[in-house]
Formats: sequence, structure tokens, C-alpha cells
Amino acid sequence: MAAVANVWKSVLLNLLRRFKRTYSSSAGDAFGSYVKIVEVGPRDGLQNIKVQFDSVCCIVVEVTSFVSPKAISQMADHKEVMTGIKCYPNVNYPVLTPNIKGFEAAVNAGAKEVAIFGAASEAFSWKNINCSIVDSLQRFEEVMKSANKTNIPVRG
Ligand SMILES: CC(C)(COP(=O)([O-])OP(=O)([O-])OC[C@H]1O[C@@H](n2cnc3c(N)ncnc32)[C@H](O)[C@@H]1OP(=O)([O-])[O-])[C@@H](O)C(=O)NCCC(=O)NCCSC(=O)C[C@@](C)(O)CC(=O)[O-]
Repeated sequence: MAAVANVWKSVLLNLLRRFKRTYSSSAGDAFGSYVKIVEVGPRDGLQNIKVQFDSVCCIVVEVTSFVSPKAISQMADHKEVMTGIKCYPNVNYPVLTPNIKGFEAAVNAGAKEVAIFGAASEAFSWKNINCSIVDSLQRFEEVMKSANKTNIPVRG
């Protein structure tokens, strides 16, 4: 959660800095260092779904990614986030693991479910996980073998 808040915070701060630069003459010191982040995903997302739900309960919350901090610095605190969250019964807390290194780190940090993520195009595969589709499938096979041995569910 901390990672998500950090990402939102940096996005909003960049927007505010740009807005301030553009309108600083009139805005003056209208902007302090305080930014309020309002997560509207559950409401904004659910209002677009026509089906009436009796009740909605998040039973799966994707927590973080065990990826290279050089690629996604916002996820560098994945171990702290994984070990720091309060886990509730009947809720799953999967994490992204693109390769065996990430999988092992995730399991060591207490993850009980992981997700691998590939690409439909070579271009996105290289952009997203810095390897070809074929290489990514070999990496995923390593994760799957280890996950099967340790009885860890994998979302693909
Ligand atoms: C995939 C890699 C790791 C390949 O990274 P790489 O550079 O191709 O691989 P590498 O083996 O050369 O590793 C480079 C450095 O990263 C380290 N490393 C290697 N693996 C890991 C790891 N797992 N965790 C932490 N560190 C790792 C590794 O140890 C090395 O460290 P160095 O020796 O240079 O100090 C890199 O390209 C990466 O992390 N990319 C970011 C992937 C990412 O987070 N993409 C966005 C995910 S969201 C998405 O795809 C959409 C989705 C999934 O949400 C949609 C949906 O939900 O379905």
C-alpha cells in the first residue's frame, strides 16, 4: 500500500509542480507541501459496473512487485511492504514476480500467492520485462516449477 501511495504522491507532486510553474504568478504560495491523496478506485471502478452487487468485499489485494528496483524504483520496498501489511483472514495478497529471483524473494518475505506477467508482443515484452517472449516463458517455467514444489498458487 505504501508503494501505491508513494506512486500517487509522486504523480500528484509532479502535476502540482507543473501547475505551479505554469500558474505560479497568480497562484502565489497557494500550494503548500501538503498533498491529499484520495483513492477512488473502488467507487469509480464499481460505478461503471451495471451489475448490482449485494456487497463487495476485496478478497484479493495485489500488494507489490518483486522486481528490479533499477527498473521500478517505486517497488524497491517490496519486502518491507509485504512484511508490514496487516493481513486479514479470507483475503489473498498476491505479488508480481517476473522471474525466479523475484519469486524466491517474495516467498521469503511471506507471499502466499504470486502472479507472473508476460506480453502479447515482442515490443512490450522487451519494454516491460526486458526480455523476449520466449525468454519470459522460460523464466515463468522456473517460477512455476518452484511454485508447484512449494504449493504457491500462480496467477498468469
Ligand atoms: C524483469 C526484470 C527483473 C528483468 O531485469 P533484467 O535487467 O532483464 O534482468 P537481470 O537479470 O539483468 O537483472 C538486472 C538487475 O535486477 C536484479 N533483478 C533481477 N530480477 C529481479 C527481481 N525479480 N527482483 C529484484 N531484482 C531483480 C538483478 O539482480 C540485477 O541486479 P544487479 O546485479 O544489476 O544489481 C526487470 O526488467 C524488471 O524488474 N522490470 C520491471 C517489471 C515490471 O514491474 N513491469 C510492470 C508490471 S505491471 C504489468 O506488467 C501489467 C500487469 C501485470 O499489472 C497487468 C496485469 O495485472 O495483468
